[in-house]
Amino acid sequence: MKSLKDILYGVRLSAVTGSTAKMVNAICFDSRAVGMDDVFVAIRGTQADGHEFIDKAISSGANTVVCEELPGNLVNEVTYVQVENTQSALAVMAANYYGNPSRNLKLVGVTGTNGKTTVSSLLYQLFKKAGFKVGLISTIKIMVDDQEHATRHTTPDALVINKHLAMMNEAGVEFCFMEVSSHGIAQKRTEGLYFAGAIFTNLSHDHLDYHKTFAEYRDTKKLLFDNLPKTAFALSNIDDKNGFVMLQNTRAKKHTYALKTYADFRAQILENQFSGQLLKIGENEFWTRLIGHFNAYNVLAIYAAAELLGLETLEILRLISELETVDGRFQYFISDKKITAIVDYAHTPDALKNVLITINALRTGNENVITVVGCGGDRDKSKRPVMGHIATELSTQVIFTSDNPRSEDPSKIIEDMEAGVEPQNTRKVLAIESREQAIKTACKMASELDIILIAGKGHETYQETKGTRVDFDDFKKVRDMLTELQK
Ligand SMILES: CC(=O)N[C@H]1[C@@H](OP(=O)(O)OP(=O)(O)OC[C@H]2O[C@@H](n3ccc(=O)[nH]c3=O)[C@H](O)[C@@H]2O)O[C@H](CO)[C@@H](O)[C@@H]1O[C@H](C)C(=O)N[C@@H](C)C(=O)N[C@H](CCC(=O)O)C(=O)O
Ligand SMILES: Nc1ncnc2c1ncn2[C@@H]1O[C@H](COP(=O)(O)OP(=O)(O)OP(=O)(O)O)[C@@H](O)[C@H]1O
Ligand SMILES: N[C@H](CCC[C@H](N)C(=O)O)C(=O)O
Ligand SMILES: [Mg+2]
Repeated sequence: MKSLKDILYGVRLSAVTGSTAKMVNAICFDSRAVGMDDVFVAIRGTQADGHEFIDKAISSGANTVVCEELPGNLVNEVTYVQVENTQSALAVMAANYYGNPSRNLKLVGVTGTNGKTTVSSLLYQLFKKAGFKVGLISTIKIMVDDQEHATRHTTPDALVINKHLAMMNEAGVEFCFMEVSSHGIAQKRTEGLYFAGAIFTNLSHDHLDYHKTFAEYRDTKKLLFDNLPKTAFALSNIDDKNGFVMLQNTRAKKHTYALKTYADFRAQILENQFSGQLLKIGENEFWTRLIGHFNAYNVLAIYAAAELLGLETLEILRLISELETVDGRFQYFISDKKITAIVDYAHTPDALKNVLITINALRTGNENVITVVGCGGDRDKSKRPVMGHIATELSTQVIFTSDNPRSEDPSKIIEDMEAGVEPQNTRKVLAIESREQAIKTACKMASELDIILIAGKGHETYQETKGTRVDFDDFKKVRDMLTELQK
């Protein structure tokens, strides 16, 4: 049990009815999970309004309610805490509940449309190799040093974040790298956290269903920088046209990185091939296994962050050359018949374009590029025709298929993608709803030296349709099928 008064420390209160001198068990924002003596936080969401479940939460045992609007009937013995924004209150309360664990380690947030998982996972790997105990909060997994925990979000809710940060404190973790998604910022999941630094990768088209306009999406990302403490560093990619925007209103110490323009941290690509690329930072040349122009940005970002966190230049470069690629990010397999299959998490127009440009640049002759791609259901519909357009412009053959259809009809999603295909490219397109069949067809179509790109689901090991998740792993599927076809 914890003291309610302590949990409310630093929460901006509008009014309190009842006593705060009481003990509470847990904090909960879902009435269906409330237990005896819990605090129920009522949140207005996208589907429901938590205020409607206050009675249910009380009947399940809540002794405290945190809300934006007081209910008509107040129950004796229950404490009602009124605040302006319950999501902000939840973030501060969650941090207090777990003893403000972000203050006991160096927490670095990574934001941007693409590259968050890559940059945070590589920083985790690099600091592990440097001998530290390290934490990671990412789309793929949460790591409490060597201990792996599953996650369903890129940036989990404030309770999950702080719970894991507290476990990291317990394990003696010194650095934690976490992805900060725009949904996470908009829903204040990260508000109670104390950041030692933040990194901006880039900004391009995504989530315009949720944020409505690009400006709103950009300004949401910017909030991570606006709220940094003075002691933190703010590291931004200024080759991106919004790179300086992120730094505009931050109190943190500003640093920039770029490949194309003058910046505090600069890199040059000297060579790029399938096995890796040769980069130059300052006077030092080094190899990295991560290929493609976009990965040069990711590598430069981790180099700069590692310097800002106090590691030695030569040690950083040595460790970068040892880094493994991240699961589902340009993960490839070459079959005995010399067909290359690449699985990549490109699920935005910019990512898909970057990956296909990288693949085309690595072609040495007339190899075909066969792309298998879909778009997620219940997500930004406006990116579908754009991705359809990019896939067909930059590939020899394209198979449109299902990603995670969620509640939508997969054939409608494919139609949305087809709407972006130029007339001269329609002959390149096949539509196969079943992802398994789509991958199988690509494998059958490929001949020696051809390249198959399977985009959109990367590391995901499931496919979500109408609320159910069925096991599905792009990399395993394509590897097994290519191996089978060779027999
Ligand atoms: C659109 C969105 O982000 N939704 C998130 C949001 O849910 P919501 O606003 O829809 O909640 P709601 O269903 O309207 O309910 C409102 C409140 O009433 C409560 N409630 C509801 C029903 C009930 O009986 N009792 C009750 O108390 C709910 O617990 C909630 O507190 O808050 C929930 C709790 O934190 C999240 O789990 C949920 O994520 C959904 C599942 C989701 O898919 N989110 C994705 C889009 C997301 O967040 N993605 C980003 C990454 C994106 C990227 O960068 O590419 C991420 O960080 O993962
Ligand atoms: N710096 C970058 N710039 C542009 N594209 C990138 C960059 N890094 C990675 N990508 C592309 O974007 C895809 C997703 O990368 P990653 O998973 O690192 O992004 P993310 O920001 O974590 O995505 P999410 O929002 O889903 O968490 C990669 O598979 C690759 O195709
Ligand atoms: N973080 C992203 C991941 C998209 C991955 C793609 N496979 C999909 O399911 O749409 C989102 O939730 O929008
Ligand atoms: Mg991610």
